[in-house]
Amino acid sequence: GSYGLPFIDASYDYVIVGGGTSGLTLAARLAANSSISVAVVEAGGYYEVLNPLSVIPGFAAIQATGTDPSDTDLIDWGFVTTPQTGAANRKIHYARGKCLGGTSGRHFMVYHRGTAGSYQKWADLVGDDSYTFDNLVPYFEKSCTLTAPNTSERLANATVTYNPNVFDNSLDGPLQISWPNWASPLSTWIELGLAAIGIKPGADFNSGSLSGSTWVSTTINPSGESRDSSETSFLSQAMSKTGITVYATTMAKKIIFKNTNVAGGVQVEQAGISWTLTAKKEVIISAGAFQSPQMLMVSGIGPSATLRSFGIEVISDLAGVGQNLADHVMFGSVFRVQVTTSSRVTNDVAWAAEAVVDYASGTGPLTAGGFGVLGFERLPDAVRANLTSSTQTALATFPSDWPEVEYLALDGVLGYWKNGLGQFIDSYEYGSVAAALVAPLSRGNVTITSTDTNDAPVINPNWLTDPADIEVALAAFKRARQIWANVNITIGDEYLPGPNISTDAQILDFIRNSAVQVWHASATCAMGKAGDPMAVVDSTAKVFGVKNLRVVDASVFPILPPGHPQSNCYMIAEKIADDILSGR
Ligand SMILES: Cc1cc2nc3c(=O)[nH]c(=O)nc-3n(C[C@H](O)[C@H](O)[C@H](O)COP(=O)(O)OP(=O)(O)OC[C@H]3O[C@@H](n4cnc5c(N)ncnc54)[C@H](O)[C@@H]3O)c2cc1C
Repeated sequence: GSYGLPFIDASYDYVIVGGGTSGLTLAARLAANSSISVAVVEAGGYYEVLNPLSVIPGFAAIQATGTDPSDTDLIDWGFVTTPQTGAANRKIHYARGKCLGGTSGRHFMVYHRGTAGSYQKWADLVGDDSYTFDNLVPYFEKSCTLTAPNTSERLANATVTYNPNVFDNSLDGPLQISWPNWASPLSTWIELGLAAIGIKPGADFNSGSLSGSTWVSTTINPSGESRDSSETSFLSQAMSKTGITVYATTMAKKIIFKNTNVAGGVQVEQAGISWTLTAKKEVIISAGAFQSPQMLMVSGIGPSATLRSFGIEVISDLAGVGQNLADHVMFGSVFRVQVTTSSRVTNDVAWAAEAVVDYASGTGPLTAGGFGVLGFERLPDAVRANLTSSTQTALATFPSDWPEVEYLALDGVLGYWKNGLGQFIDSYEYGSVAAALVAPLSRGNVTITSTDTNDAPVINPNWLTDPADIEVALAAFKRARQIWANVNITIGDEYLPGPNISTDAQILDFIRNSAVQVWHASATCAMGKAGDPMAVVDSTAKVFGVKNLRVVDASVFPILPPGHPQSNCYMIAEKIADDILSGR
């Protein structure tokens, strides 16, 4: 592979906008066919160079992930939401990767898959059985290689359970899946707390079911215990083995159409100078859940009233572009604890020095992202019985294996998460049990303020606006407290929000003021059946109403499967690459 020359018009079979999680996966798969020429346009550069600490799992949380608008850095877009009525009117920084690898260059590396029922729903919504879990497993498998946990480095009571049969290492998938060489002591205790309230250990989250708890698998490269992203996996292989062309630090401005509705290329820009990359076969947009709808809208695809209000010629009137935004939020209960957590890095110089030395040999606390055990549950019957009938009816629309709540055992203070450093308060160790809403009913939207992709899109996630989400959030928060009640390492009273926060009104106020997104924005260019007025792409990711244009990233999920979405971003890229290479 090579780097494209700026300012010089060029022509390729496929031009891909966005070198992120899905974009680089798709690009690498297409470029592996030597008769196909592929260019990728990416606004950012190498995260390892721009922010060297981003490669170390133990520092992931402090990489400009905070809700405070000032908490941004060189590999982040610095997006800020509109005031969120469901979250105390806060305008919240929404971390997104601006780098090769995209958001896989700065996320928390949790890797697992959704439930069989969630993919059945996906298949039903798009009218295509190739989206059932059984039919998707080959695409999940193709993207990754699994390394068994290193039991000699992990605590004896941190036993990992997993199913090797849903991985196929003979395929040599570029993305590395492993367990860190450090098991958070806090997580060993929270695992017991989860079990005490009925969330049983020993689950496996890669086989189509999310129920119980497990030490979750991660996209950490076991050789060196560093972050594995679409850039260190797919792109680095493609650069050494294929003819891929990468235009880094280059903004895509607009899709160019020929013969009215046939995508023929992309106008790109660097340093205010623009040029054209022609696509002989297709243009593919992989700019993520906020910027893929933006790219479509500025190019004439979207709700016609919005487009006309900016004087944009309407090429395909698609009401769904930028709508249907699905996302997860979390909030938590925090205690001081009697075990070593990752906060110790800041308050014990000798320990920190040892952690750094250990990391150089691929061991110790910096190999893990400050968490270990995750749990999922459908709220137990006794809790469901107390929900209003309208909330029960709303939850009944989800498939029966779709959990409502995820619990995350987190080292440190989740608190208000204004910035990651806020978890380091004093010389105590802290632990958080976070609850995340993974069957949310609230939906947000994304739109534009101008015809220029240099202007940030308007991001309105609308978290915690549906009444059902509020009821589930209250129930989930109380469950988080029950988990702590069964953990014997706490010091004193609950640190946050504190025992004086006890009525539903007080708890809800704390949730609205402290909720932080899990950064899972998706479904803003939703896949659907032809004729569905809100569908933007068909089940092969082709944009309705135009030719030679696809969207491939988290924006095309018709629903956001429960849990952490990166596996789906790799899967969809593998699947659509297969469609393209097979002429679909
Ligand atoms: C802090 C954080 C933690 C997370 N933790 C996890 C986790 O532990 N596990 C998990 O599964 N998921 C996690 N996620 C979510 C996950 O990372 C994302 O869902 C996923 O990476 C999205 O992939 P994508 O391909 O849709 O978009 P991205 O990876 O964001 O790719 C979009 C790319 O397009 C580029 N781009 C956009 N517009 C333009 C333009 N106009 N011109 C040129 N380039 C452009 C961007 O720079 C970016 O590189 C986390 C996210 C964040 C922010």
